[in-house]
Amino acid sequence: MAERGVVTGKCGVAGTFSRLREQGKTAFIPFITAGDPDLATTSKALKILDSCGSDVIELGVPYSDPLADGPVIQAAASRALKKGTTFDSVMAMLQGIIPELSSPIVLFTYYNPILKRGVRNFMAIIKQAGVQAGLVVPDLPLEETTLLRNEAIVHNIELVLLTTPTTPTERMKEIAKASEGFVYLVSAVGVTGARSNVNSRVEYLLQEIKKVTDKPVAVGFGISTPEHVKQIAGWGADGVIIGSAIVRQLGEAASPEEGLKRVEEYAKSMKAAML
Ligand SMILES: O=P(O)(O)OC[C@@H](O)[C@@H](O)c1c[nH]c2ccccc12
Repeated sequence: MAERGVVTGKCGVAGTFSRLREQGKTAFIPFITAGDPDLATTSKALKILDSCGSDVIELGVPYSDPLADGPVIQAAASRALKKGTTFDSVMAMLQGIIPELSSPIVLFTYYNPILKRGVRNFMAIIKQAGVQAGLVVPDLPLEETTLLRNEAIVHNIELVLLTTPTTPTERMKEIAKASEGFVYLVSAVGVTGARSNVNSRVEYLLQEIKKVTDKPVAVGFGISTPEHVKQIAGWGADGVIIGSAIVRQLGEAASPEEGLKRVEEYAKSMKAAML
């Protein structure tokens, strides 16, 4: 496996986490689905999330078979696909907005769009679009990540890997070792979607991961209230990831403008809980 050089420049994910660690801060990491309700609104939502103090922003490429996603993000993906959102149109939108953002983008895509383009070509495309930072491929098992990881390193893209509450310790260690940028600790068994309580095992899982790596660990799945955020930050997480609860603000709104307003209000309330 190729060794990872230090990610230089202001916009790397690892660089963002080390800056926050020096400040004793926890990263606020929202997720939205590109193209829901449309790409122009996504572009504005990215700007709003950035100005509300997001430290890293996860952007999902809509896919027809999002097996790891719950109903909220599945519905967002199908709305985006119905609107004609494609991987290429997401890249074109990103190329336009990334120069205006201070927080790095972590692109979420299932493996199929990568397979279709070929790993090397895919990495060159996202690099060209200005995705200077991270990539998450939720349906890619650790055993298949070597080629992707090596190509990502060549293009200075940080391939973030996920560990779950049921991942055996040995495998969690391998995932933590191979993950770039940060380790994504999935807090709950099952698919994405807001839960009423945070899995109390997260405190123990965070300790276990931090025994085997000093890489930042961000927690996601089910987080939707300021209390959840405070609890997870209090357990020592380096980042808190919120997806469905933000995607819903756009999805349930009567208009894109109202959705953007709801995103702004919600993001500000969650960011305030982290300060
Ligand atoms: O939606 P939630 O429960 O807040 O979880 C974050 C999640 O949406 C985001 O990180 C994500 C979106 N799609 C995924 C697929 C797999 C793992 C994680 C994700």
